[in-house]
Amino acid sequence: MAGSVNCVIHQSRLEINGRNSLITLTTRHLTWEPVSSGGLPDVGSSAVRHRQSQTLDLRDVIGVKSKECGHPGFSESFKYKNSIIKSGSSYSVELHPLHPVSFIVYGLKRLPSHCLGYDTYTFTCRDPTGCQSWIDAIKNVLELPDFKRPKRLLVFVNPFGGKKKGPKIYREKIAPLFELADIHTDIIVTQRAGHANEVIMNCDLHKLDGLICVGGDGMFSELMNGLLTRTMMDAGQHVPQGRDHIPIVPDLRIGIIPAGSTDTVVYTTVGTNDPVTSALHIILGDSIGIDICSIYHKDEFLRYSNSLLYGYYGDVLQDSEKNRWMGPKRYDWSGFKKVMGNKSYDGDVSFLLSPNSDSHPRDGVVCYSGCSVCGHHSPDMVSHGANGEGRQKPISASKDGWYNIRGRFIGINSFTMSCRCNLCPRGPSPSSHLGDGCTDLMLVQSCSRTNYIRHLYRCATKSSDQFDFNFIKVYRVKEFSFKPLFDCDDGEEEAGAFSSRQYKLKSATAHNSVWNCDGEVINTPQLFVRVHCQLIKLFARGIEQMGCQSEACTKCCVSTSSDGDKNGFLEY
Ligand SMILES: Nc1ncnc2c1ncn2[C@@H]1O[C@H](COP(=O)(O)OP(=O)(O)OP(=O)(O)O)[C@@H](O)[C@H]1O
Repeated sequence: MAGSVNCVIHQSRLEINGRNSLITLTTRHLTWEPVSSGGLPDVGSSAVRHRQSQTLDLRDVIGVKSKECGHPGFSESFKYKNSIIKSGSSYSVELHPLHPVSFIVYGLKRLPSHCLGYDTYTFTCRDPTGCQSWIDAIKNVLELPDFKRPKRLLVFVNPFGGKKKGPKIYREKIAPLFELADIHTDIIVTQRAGHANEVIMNCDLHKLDGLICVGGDGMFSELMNGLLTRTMMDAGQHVPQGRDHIPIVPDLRIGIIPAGSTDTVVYTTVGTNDPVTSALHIILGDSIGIDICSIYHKDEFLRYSNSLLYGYYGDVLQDSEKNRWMGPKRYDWSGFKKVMGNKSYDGDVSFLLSPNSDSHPRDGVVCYSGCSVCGHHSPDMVSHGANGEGRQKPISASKDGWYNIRGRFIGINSFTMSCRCNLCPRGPSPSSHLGDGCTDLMLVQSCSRTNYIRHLYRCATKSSDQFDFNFIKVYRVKEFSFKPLFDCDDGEEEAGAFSSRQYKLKSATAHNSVWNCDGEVINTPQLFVRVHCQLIKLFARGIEQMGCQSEACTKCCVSTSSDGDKNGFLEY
């Protein structure tokens, strides 16, 4: 919007709140100020008038519609209707226009805890033609390319995600908002895992402005993988790719309406898992680039992901899959069992540090909307092989800049974002950035059960630094690889002379964990991972920094409007 000229599009006298007002629509704002019945600005100093005038930034306008339903005097007919009202002993006849003369503008409203809602502003015109021309004028401005608002979306609804409320959430809360914003939607209720991916591979993406999933992190991962693969195919690139492939940033943005079990991506990019808030970010055309990792087993490309967890979290996921019937509670139950088991796994971790030596997982810099760290990066900046030792130098690097740690680990966790969720409000890596082209690699070395519980407790409670234990090391890296000590794929026998492959397989299964890749199990422990800067664009703007920095704030983080009803619905 910065470059566009703010010129007047439409101006007339209307009534708002029973007061005559002069309404002005420009390419950026909708403004109204009281005027006298003669059409002149209301008496009083210009300072008073200025105080009484109100301005809506059009970037915060969700939609506009005529006020028809439930308004006395309006009906579907095209002519004026007579209604007979008994007034005392005599009868009087009132004439009501049957075309609407009022229109409602829906403006964004900030609510506590990063939630969004809306206020409504009702304007009354003199005649239906004037009303329609105002509605058309506002809609036309909102369609200008500067606003980057989606007009056509393909929506995938997972009926089995989370508490299975996806279809209901979409039908009751989201569809009416998309309709209000004049967004055309094609809706697919997924029939099976992989269904969304099949559709993305075969449909005409050129007609669309975005893909939406109503579900959890698993659904987002399916859309993201499908979109990236399709984009490569459309560009004529061979799929699957070799280890050095550079994926192409898709034009389409992905939106997530949270209806899953953990909803980590939404929490981390929006700040809440409120479906209406996510829908409003989509409608307003918000956009943010997030880093994505490509994952390989040896030279074979496996998939794209944004979080990758081996050991404890891999075991929890694998165990929880047996108890899907428990819903989101399955993670608590499996988490408890695996903590009690306190297993750890042998292996080699190698990694290439971030080239930005000023940025570190423990530097306390949280990635908020407009983050300056992410602002220095863009999808075009490819910098493999750089070596930014700085403050996070772990041990001496080999000549090619790679570091290596061999040990026994409870967890090897890679977070390309802070991965906030209900259970872990700041996320397991609170200072991880959405778009800096790096992932935070957290190595949890073997420790007592009590110490590991202390670490998990700190993650969950925001009490103190969850990395401040001598068994935890955390690095900001661009690439890393892991090789278990027991690897049944290996030609060379590292763990002893096992001759039978079957015996090796059994032994590897007993000694190795699995990867939890965005909530999906990857059974091959040996992986190579590379981060791609801001590879996927989401309909989000990052978490907005509130004045008081408190998640629980209900004072400064609340909209200044005080007379809205409990739905955040305020009518003037
Ligand atoms: N109709 C379906 N039946 C079975 N599985 C499905 C269906 N539709 C989608 N899926 C799969 O379900 C998986 C999980 O879905 P989703 O992420 O929405 O919920 P969740 O696992 O409960 O939430 P989270 O990932 O946030 O923990 C996805 O990988 C998706 O491929």
